[in-house]
Amino acid sequence: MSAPVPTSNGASHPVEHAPEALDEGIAGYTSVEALLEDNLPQDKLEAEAVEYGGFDVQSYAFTARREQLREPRVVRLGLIQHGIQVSTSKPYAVQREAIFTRVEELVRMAGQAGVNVLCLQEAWPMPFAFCTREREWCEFAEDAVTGPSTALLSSLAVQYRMVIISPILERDSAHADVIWNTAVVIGHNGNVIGKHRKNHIPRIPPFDESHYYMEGDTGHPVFQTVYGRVAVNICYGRHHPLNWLAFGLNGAEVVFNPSATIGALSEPMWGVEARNAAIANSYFVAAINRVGTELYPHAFTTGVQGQGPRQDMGPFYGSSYVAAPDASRTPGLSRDREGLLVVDADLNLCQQARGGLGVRDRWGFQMTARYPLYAQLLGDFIKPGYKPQVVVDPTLDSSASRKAADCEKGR
Ligand SMILES: NC(=O)NCCC(=O)O
Repeated sequence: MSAPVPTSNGASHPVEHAPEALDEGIAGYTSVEALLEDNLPQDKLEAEAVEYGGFDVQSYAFTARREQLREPRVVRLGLIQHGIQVSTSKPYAVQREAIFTRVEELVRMAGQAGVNVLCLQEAWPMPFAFCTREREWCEFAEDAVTGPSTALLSSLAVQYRMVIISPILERDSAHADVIWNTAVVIGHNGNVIGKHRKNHIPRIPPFDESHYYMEGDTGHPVFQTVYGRVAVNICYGRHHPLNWLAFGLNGAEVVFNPSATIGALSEPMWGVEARNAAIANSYFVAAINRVGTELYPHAFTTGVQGQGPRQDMGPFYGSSYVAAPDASRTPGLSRDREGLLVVDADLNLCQQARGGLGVRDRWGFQMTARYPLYAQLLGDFIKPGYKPQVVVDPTLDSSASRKAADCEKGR
């Protein structure tokens, strides 16, 4: 399963793991930032990116401790970030064909690199034009099983024995042609294993996706594939810790987060959320974002305060990366160039971080999780008449204590 990944120097780059020893300082540096500045200059990171046919290929490897009773379970993950290929004013068939051609090139590169499980970005076969609120873009919606993107990727999945996660705009013809934001999971035999529909839909400017589709109705499925158990948390779902938790409770070992997001809104959170989810849930997270600025044919109002009508949302910032359960992560792909990230992940690391029953099982987050406590709280919270558990400082002046008491009574 672990053929060498083609890189400039023929080797994949090992990822630094969290230190195991007691704190021995940080090599004389006063902060992590100072250490990084001196030791990870930008030109070194860029030197690791190899360019093939106008896109970057980067590769890394997460290792786990060698166990006595289990063999390593190394799975090669692939993440693809790309842009639209031609003007959004061109006929839809031309736009889609151009994206298909480019993505096929990238998928073939992943196949040749020996990728086992590959994931594309959110709504990959189309411009992310939901911000326009124009109905015409619905034409890109397609059937999850018989649609053109599944046909293309199924044939590539068989050829490279690859599991491919394909996030698309789905039209459900069996249910009155309703549209969903869906990830189709295609098995290594080219079969559709199943699909997951986006659970949390942004109702925020400038995304406004709720004009097109509702919150998903597929729960938190985990797909048992030949390479391991995978799940998909689509874009805005990454802001919801319980969404991440649910995939973990169902046994996910790798959760993919195909996204379409812009710098002005989310870039400060990008490096934190997927990484935190990987730590808290003891699984790998692969976060993928598209690149480039998409100019739509007609100006639209974004709802962003102070912003007049415009034809774009600002650039999607790429930066796709993988985070591991031991708090390590890969560097990200470029902010503005298309790319393929290839990452070897030993899935034994999930259990090594999880558990809590032996010296190898390091953190025991699941064992110490107190699920009944939270189940009780959530069960109470969703009922009308819920009283927040607030204890008022009796020394507060009367107006403050009246306010707190009102709040407690739900007034
Ligand atoms: N596609 C999507 O859900 N975008 C919302 C913005 C974000 O979550 O960063």
